[in-house]
Amino acid sequence: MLAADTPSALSDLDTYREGGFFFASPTGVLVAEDAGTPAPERLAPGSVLVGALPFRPDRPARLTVPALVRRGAALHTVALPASPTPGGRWLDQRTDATAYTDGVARALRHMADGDLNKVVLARALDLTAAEPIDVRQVLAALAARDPHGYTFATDLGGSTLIGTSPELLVRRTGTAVVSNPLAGSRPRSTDPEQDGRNATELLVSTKDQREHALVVQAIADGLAPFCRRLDVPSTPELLPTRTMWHLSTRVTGELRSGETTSLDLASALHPTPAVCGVPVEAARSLIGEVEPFDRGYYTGVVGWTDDRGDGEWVVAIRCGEVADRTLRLYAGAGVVPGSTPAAELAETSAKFRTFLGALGLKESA
Ligand SMILES: C=C(O[C@H]1C=CC=C(C(=O)O)[C@@H]1O)C(=O)O
Repeated sequence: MLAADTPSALSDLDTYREGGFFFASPTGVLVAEDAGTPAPERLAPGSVLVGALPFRPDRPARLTVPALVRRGAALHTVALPASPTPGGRWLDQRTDATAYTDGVARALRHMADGDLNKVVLARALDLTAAEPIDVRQVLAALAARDPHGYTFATDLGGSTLIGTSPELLVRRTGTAVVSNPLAGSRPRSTDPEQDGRNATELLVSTKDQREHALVVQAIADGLAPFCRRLDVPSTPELLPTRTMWHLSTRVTGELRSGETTSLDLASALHPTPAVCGVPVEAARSLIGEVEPFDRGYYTGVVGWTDDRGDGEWVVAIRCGEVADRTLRLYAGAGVVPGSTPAAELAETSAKFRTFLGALGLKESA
């Protein structure tokens, strides 16, 4: 059931409890205090389905219908505390950079053989804290650093997926549909001139344009059967986050049928080549062979759908999984012909900074 709108985002953040669900988007905040009951076939009037889909289709979805859902104002429209940094000491940081560059080199050989056009390869970074990690504090820090992003926390049963994604997989409002695929990246720089050069370099890079175009094509192909009108801009724009520049294309459409829910659309689009690759099966199998960890819900989908079918689902990136004193962060980069292992490694290090910065950790990964 839905509760009345709450007046401030601070109180929305305050109502989140570990084990529940939090989702902030540029259009509003949705908080569920308990994990709820498993998702039924059809939602009762006034109820909302929340949760996450995994990266791999053979893993279980974690979707529930909470007893009570609160909705509040978008974080960028209200006063938030200035970037609070979660307390606590971090004891350990581990990642395997060589395994990653070896994996990229292997992907490039597959591309040279003509088996693959694109694959997104990821790294995990394991952090251990001296005390149990305060998920609410981490969530508040992520939200305060990027009030325009999609900040989320969702229960995985014994752990929490938490992050701040820049990438909207799909939003449905009535028959209006929006998807905002991102692919192609450069780091932000604190030096304004360097920052501008990074942005320009990204915009004119043919390698990044190709990497981006594959995602836009997959989104257009995935939405087309559901839409009577689809508008796909022919050239990408730059989208800045606090830590990264991305190539971005905002795809809009109008559904043929009001029966198609936002979760139907998210399921049809997932996994896009922003997280998996082209062809999908070849990319997914290379990811399974090369990455020395299970992605779980990283590069899955997180969001909500209401009883009318409206909702928002984002690509689960710039995120990590918290369990007690451990936090596993993930970052991936799209590999296409023209990629180099060193540049993709550097890109994943830059992406880790989104989360590390919120924790007050400056170390490069
Ligand atoms: C897979 C990730 O980012 C994706 C989304 C935007 C840009 C990407 C890129 O340029 O490679 C990735 O496809 C990640 O952040 O872990």
